[in-house]
Amino acid sequence: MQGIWTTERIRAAEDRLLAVTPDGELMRRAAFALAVHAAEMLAEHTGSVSGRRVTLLVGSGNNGGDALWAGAFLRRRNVAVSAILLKPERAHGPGLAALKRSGGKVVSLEDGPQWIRRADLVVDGIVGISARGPLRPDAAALLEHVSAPVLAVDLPSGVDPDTGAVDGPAVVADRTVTFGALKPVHALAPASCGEVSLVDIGLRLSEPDLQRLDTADVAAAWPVPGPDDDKYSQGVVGVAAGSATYPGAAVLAAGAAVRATSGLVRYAGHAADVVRGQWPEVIATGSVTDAGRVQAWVVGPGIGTGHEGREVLRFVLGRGVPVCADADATTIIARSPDVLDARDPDTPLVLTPHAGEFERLMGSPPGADRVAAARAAARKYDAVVLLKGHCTVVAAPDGRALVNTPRGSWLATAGSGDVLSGLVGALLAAGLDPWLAAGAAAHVHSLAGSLAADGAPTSASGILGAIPDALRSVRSLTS
Ligand SMILES: NC(=O)C1=CN([C@@H]2O[C@H](COP(=O)(O)OP(=O)(O)OC[C@H]3O[C@@H](n4cnc5c(N)ncnc54)[C@H](OP(=O)(O)O)[C@@H]3O)[C@@H](O)[C@H]2O)[C@@H](O)CC1
Ligand SMILES: [K+]
Repeated sequence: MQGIWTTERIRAAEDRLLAVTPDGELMRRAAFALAVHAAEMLAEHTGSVSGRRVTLLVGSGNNGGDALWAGAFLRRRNVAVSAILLKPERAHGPGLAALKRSGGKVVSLEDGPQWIRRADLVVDGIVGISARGPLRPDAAALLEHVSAPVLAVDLPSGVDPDTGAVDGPAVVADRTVTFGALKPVHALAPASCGEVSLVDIGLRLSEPDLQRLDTADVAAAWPVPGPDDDKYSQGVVGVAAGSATYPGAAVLAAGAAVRATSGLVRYAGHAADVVRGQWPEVIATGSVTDAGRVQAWVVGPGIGTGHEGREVLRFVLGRGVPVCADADATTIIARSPDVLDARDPDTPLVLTPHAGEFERLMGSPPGADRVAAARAAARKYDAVVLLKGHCTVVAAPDGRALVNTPRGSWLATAGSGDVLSGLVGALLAAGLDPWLAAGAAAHVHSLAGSLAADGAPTSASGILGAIPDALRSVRSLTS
């Protein structure tokens, strides 16, 4: 697991470390790493380092100080460094002095645009973990002139460090070099951060606020049959999805469950014939009441939100096994919360809302702080909540939260959620902790999406088809 800490926790840890570290030492460690990355980017983009031009955007705090010190280090490699000070009177004193001593140039805010346009690399030291609200207008105005690659110091300015939300103009970095620990912005705003490199400056932190699953975590969690396993011991998952008119959701959810593990898949609903035709290995029946025993249910995609859907949901919630309630099931729960009375409170429930379903469940949209929103919903429903979005957030009622950072946006396609719910259900049936099941499913789902897309639009069937490749890739990295 990769730990992610809020800026409040990072600041407290930095204060503890600063108290036992010689003055300026932490900043020099941070700045030296920045300079190494800047040189690497110059070499990558221009073929050389010496003689290239770097322009620093320098705010009034230590983030700007990092940039100024990095500029001084780059001067040693004969880089032409210019610094635009957003607040000259409050620029970091020792950093500014070091840059001037090294032969770096300080340019006025008015002249800034031409220096930005001439740069081979722009270093964003406008603001770091003390950022509040949208970028100030003078900083925002400078960004309009940036066309060179951008290296962000600690985080891309203009993006909220704790939520990843962007409100107005913001830096879009090619690379972000961050210090001590990952902050939420790095997991929640991948498109603004670019490639993220974490530099150890000696920070010591306890339990993270947020986590991200490593491929190794997913590989370790994913059920793999042993010699003594059979189709039952791997978990039997029931899928209550789709309708005679709209069988697609059933085919996708059941298919994903088939591909996720080697356990057995039962299907119950009006699309039984179509599901059987597509997936002969699925045991399909017309109703949940005669589906037979399962270790977990997936319920909701395409079942409708009327009386029948409600009764199906009530039935599966009363079976005493984990349930993944998706799509129409979340809408039913939002409109008729009494269906949850059927649930044994000790059996896990996973809700998988997108933003619209979340609003129905909670009465307001997720808002900028999607982690807090998912946590609140998890507490309210005493359920694991997988909040879909570009970055999927999974929160448990006990407060654990993880983020799945995708590699692209190809997953946003019709039926993609049905595939995800099948994956979650199969992992629940295999007995995984529901929070980990949802997180691991989201990880493999997004990996399958990017493998299927490979740079061009894909479909839910494409994502489904790429699940074996995604699982092979996850497992190969650790075997
Ligand atoms: N501590 C350490 O050990 C280490 C810290 N390190 C580095 O320090 C960074 C944190 O530095 P920091 O706390 O000095 O503040 P920082 O983020 O630079 O903000 C400066 C000022 O910007 C302003 N401002 C606020 N919002 C704004 C906005 N939206 N748009 C524009 N301006 C805005 C606001 O000033 P105001 O104008 O409100 O008076 C604020 O005070 C951290 O990210 C890392 O890079 C590393 O060197 C490692 C060691
Ligand atoms: K920055």
